[in-house]
Amino acid sequence: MPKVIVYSRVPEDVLACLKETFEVTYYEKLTDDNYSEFMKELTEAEGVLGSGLKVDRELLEKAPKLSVVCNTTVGYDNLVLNDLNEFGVLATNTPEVLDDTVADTMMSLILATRRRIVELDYLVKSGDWKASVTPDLFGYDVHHKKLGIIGMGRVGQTLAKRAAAGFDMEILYHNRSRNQWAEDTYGATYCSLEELLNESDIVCLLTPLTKETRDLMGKEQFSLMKKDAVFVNGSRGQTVDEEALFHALENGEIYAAGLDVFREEPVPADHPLLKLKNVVSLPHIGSATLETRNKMAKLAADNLVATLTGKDPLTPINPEVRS
Ligand SMILES: NC(=O)C1=CN([C@@H]2O[C@H](COP(=O)(O)OP(=O)(O)OC[C@H]3O[C@@H](n4cnc5c(N)ncnc54)[C@H](OP(=O)(O)O)[C@@H]3O)[C@@H](O)[C@H]2O)C=CC1
Ligand SMILES: O=CC(=O)O
Repeated sequence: MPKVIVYSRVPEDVLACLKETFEVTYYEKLTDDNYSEFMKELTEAEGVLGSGLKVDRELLEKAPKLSVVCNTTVGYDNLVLNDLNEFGVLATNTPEVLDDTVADTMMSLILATRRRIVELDYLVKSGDWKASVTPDLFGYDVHHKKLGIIGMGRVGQTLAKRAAAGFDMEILYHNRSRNQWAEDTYGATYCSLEELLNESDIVCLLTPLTKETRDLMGKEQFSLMKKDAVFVNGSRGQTVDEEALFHALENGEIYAAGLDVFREEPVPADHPLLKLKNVVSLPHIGSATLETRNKMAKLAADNLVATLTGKDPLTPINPEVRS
């Protein structure tokens, strides 16, 4: 039986399925305590499955039998693809099964920031609700506003659907290439990044983390946004200059921010952004519902089984390594 390592939590039925085909070493998560044992197991493993492990030349040199890396995430910035290609290692990810759940999370951050939901929840619970709220506590509408989506891909489109159909919002988007389908289906308008930042009431960042998108949002970009606009980040923390975001929020250059991702995760409790009332922070839970996380684990497991039993993987990232 081929040896594989599962290094993130997967549901019991998925684990049981994998054990029918493989000799499985299972870690619910990698920690300082089990990392050296994991590295030892890696010398014999033909496949690994999980989320977040950095796979580069250094790791691949220690994994001579490895032929597949199955991410339980759609994002794959943890993989150095050139190195995987050079070592002939296939990678897979989990697209589509999480789109609705992540779009729901983005919508909840949009609503929470525009309508000050978390701040006002705190006001009620702390006993400070003494009279009808005055204009200083009013938020801004979401419906009929302009939503600017940077990264109109699978998740972006799913968010656009909610925004256009449910909230009568006008959709602007920015990609490197046009998304005709989103234009035809949701009436989305393509624009440059600068135009999008200038015009949107809500800016939602949903690109992958790449060399091009690292630090995409900095001082200059925040300065282009409207004073009453909110910024929502569902991509990766490294796409944003957090110091610039902090200053934009503190100086009233933008109204609020909803952040599912941070440069350092878990974000340190003393991070300046967490001190601001106009920041709604989440612990990277875009896809974190039981149903969706189970689907992601199942898809990753199906990819692992297919690849190591000579079939085609369902969702390969670098299929060219097999040809
Ligand atoms: N917070 C969370 O829990 C989650 C986060 N994510 C993040 O969201 C990302 C997107 O996921 P998904 O929608 O499935 O991916 P897709 O590949 O379907 O969409 C990505 C979009 O980003 C655009 N894009 C890529 N590079 C750039 C660039 N330099 N400038 C502008 N646009 C760019 C692409 O268009 P084009 O190629 O034309 O530029 C594409 O439309 C993931 O990679 C991940 O980082 C995803 C799921 C959950
Ligand atoms: O961040 C989550 C992902 O699936 O990518």
